[in-house]
Amino acid sequence: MRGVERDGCEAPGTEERQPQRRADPEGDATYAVVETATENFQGDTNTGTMVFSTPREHEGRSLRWRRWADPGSRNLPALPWKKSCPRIFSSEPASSAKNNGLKVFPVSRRAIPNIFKLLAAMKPRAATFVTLMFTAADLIITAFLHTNRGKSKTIFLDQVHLNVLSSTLDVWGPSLLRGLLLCGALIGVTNYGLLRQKWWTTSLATIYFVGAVTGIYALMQLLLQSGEQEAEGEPWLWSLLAWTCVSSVTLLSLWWIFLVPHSQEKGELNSENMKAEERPGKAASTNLQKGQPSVATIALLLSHCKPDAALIGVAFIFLLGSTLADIFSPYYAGLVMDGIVVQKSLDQVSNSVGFLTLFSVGSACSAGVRVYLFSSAYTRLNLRIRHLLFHALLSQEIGFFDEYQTGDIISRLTADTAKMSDVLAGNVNLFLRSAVKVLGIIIIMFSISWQLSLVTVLGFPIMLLVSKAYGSYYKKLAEGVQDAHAKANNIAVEVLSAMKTVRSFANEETESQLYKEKLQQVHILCKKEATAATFFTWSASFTQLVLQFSILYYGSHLVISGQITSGNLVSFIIYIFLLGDCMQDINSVHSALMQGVGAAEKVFQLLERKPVMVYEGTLAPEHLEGKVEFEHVTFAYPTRPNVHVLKNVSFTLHPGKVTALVGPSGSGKSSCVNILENFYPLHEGHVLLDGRPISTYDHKYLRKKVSLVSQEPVLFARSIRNNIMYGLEASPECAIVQAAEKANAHSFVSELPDGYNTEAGEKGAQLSGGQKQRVAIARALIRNPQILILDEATSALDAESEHAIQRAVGGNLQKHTVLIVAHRLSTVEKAHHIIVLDKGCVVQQGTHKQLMEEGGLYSKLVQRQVLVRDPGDEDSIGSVVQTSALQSATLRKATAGT
Ligand SMILES: Nc1ncnc2c1ncn2[C@@H]1O[C@H](COP(=O)(O)OP(=O)(O)OP(=O)(O)O)[C@@H](O)[C@H]1O
Repeated sequence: MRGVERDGCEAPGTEERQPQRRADPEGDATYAVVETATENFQGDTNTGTMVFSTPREHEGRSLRWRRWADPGSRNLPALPWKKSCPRIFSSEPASSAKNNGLKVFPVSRRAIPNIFKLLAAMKPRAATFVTLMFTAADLIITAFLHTNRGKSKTIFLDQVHLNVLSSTLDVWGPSLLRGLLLCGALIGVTNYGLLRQKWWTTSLATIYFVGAVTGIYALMQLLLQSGEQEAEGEPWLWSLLAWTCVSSVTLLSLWWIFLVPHSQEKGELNSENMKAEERPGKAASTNLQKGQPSVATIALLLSHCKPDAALIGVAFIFLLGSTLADIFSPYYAGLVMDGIVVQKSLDQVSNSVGFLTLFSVGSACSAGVRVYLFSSAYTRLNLRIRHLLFHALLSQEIGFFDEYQTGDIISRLTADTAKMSDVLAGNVNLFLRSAVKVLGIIIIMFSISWQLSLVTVLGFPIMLLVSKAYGSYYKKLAEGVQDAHAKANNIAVEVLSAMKTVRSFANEETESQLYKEKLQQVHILCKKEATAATFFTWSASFTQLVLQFSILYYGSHLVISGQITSGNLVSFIIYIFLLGDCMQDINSVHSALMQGVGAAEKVFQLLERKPVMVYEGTLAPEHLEGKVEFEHVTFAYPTRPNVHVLKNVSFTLHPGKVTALVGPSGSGKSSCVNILENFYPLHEGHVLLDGRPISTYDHKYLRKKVSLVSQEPVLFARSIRNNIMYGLEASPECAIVQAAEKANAHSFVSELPDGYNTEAGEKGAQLSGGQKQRVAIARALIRNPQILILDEATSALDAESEHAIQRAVGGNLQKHTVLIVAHRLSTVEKAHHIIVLDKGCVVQQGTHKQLMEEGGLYSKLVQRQVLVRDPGDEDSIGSVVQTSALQSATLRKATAGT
């Protein structure tokens, strides 16, 4: 199904029936429920189109229109109105909606077979009819089949001589129970409308349980009666068994049909989620949404194993070898037993012992090779996924890094990828082995005794139910634990990377406490996990115990009645224990896999995330003038899509000229730089480089031509040389030195013990603020960029260094475009052109002199900067001592100007 969004308008080309007006159950507004004619619908019958609308004005009142278009069903009942999602549903196909300028987006919905749709549309009256008919048919057919078995003639006699092997009443019981459950479902649907999500899960679990119990009961009867049933009664017995199965399946189907609209609601919810994702600036859709089924995640994971398919294939052959050897061992143990007790033949005993030894040795050898091969395959998988994830992270737009915390990302990259492959390495191996064993064991068990095997199989549905319930609960908890870990990580990363700030505010205790609180949240969730595991172990062990007792009791009966040998029973019992172990392994694998799947889902969400901004430009002209034009640029950061930090900004940067951007803090100067660097997508307007949109230039070409020295330059924990030539494949020593000289860095670097080989430390921590800035400037200058952007790049420099850099910028780079963002007037006043920004708008442009003469914000800024150095304010004096000379010069000029 596809959805389209449009404000306040109806879908064209659709017919309407008479609206049926109702009072809004949740508020004072009235609304209309309109059914849509379906004749106009084109396209797949399992797809439809939704047109959303905001509340509309109609006859002077606020009306909310709601239209449900479901091809094939005209009379769908009105869904409960939700204030939060005013919408119109229409039958307009997605393609025509697109042509009409509507926004189209996919809405996932399970395809519903038409027969089910028809039944779903019939409720509740028809559902009552169907339920009553089904219950009556169930009771009549059960009674008919049972009385025809020839053992009981009347219900009255049945009750008088109640016997579990023959009475009608005990087979009526499950039928009545089925009927009652369906009636309960009807009452729920009629009284409360659509069933809610939590009811759906609980109800389905109950129904599955009842279905399993009635099925088991019928099978038990068959087993108990199979030895004693008269020949002519058997077809009726088998029919009764078949009918019980059919009615159990019908029960499940009917229940599901009653809940079909629930899946439509799910579709609505999905569409809302999608709608939310479509918000401007919101992260692009990911192929994997949260809560995607584990099977899909495992399939995705397996698809990443393809490069190691050969390795895994060989490992699987060894797995089969060791497992088959394991499977046959108990069989030969039984033969040894028969050789001793029944045949009393030493030959049979020695043969069987020989095979037993052969299988055991084969199993041990294959197991060793299998473990090695699987481990190497999963180590390779881990490294591959890590690299892919890192690569995917690097291709994300800058807005992504504004939105997500580094700790979270690191958690995905390290802990989650490790958990994913560790859990898989240990558990997929175990799971495959156990699954193959279970299959083999079941085949052998059926070949030993089908009756005993049926008794064993009876316990499976219950075990599966328990494990399913536990699995989904555990998966939810595992996700929670990982989230809690990531939150704790965030705190640790943030605090440890800002240790100086923490120390200077003496906030160690508080941070430590905060981290402890986050760890406690992890602990609470882990406790819940442990409690769930305890209950699961109890229920699994109890079911197993009951099963083992039943096997022993029934097996002894079969041996005594001569249907199997004592050796068979011994083998069977060993197989039961083996099966129990395998089931336990599978269950432990299941919960561990859920953890791995939880981690994998998070990793894949990042891995599959499509960046909002893709660098697809290809332009790479040999000659670049370097003229930059901002044309009516309006911009908001993706994290705050509704706050426009630049509004209709237009200005030009000319080649060979130095342009300065000034303005109060938060006026949008750095935002202009970010846009010029093509870091964020624009909302409106264009940024042109030599007359062409900047986004059409090749990403690498642009980075060579446009160099940025940012407000807080970040150096990498590498040598100064490597930092200067960062991003360049190779640079001659003289170019490095030349760039360092221009940036006034050469003298201090030469004085360091290791010169250009000196390590800069993490984020340049082993250098002073000014030294860091100079290395960063050298890093920009070495590229000889056509456009140089200095965003407060000299704020930490002394007057002498700044002057040297200005000389380099103003002298050697005369043919280049230079954009300077600065607060310091000494930096700005020499610029050829000054652009003044205020609250995201350009308020003034001109030279220093022109702007001072003009008055306005610029001259106020100049005066304020001079006044802030009030001689009476000692702190201010202290903070500006290094620039006082320049400021007094500015003051003189400013006064002269005004
Ligand atoms: N990554 C971001 N996400 C959301 N909002 C942001 C982001 N960066 C900046 N802003 C907001 O955008 C506005 C303009 O910020 P910008 O950094 O461009 O101002 P500025 O003029 O460079 O300020 P300063 O002189 O203090 O550096 C501010 O209100 C700021 O809060």
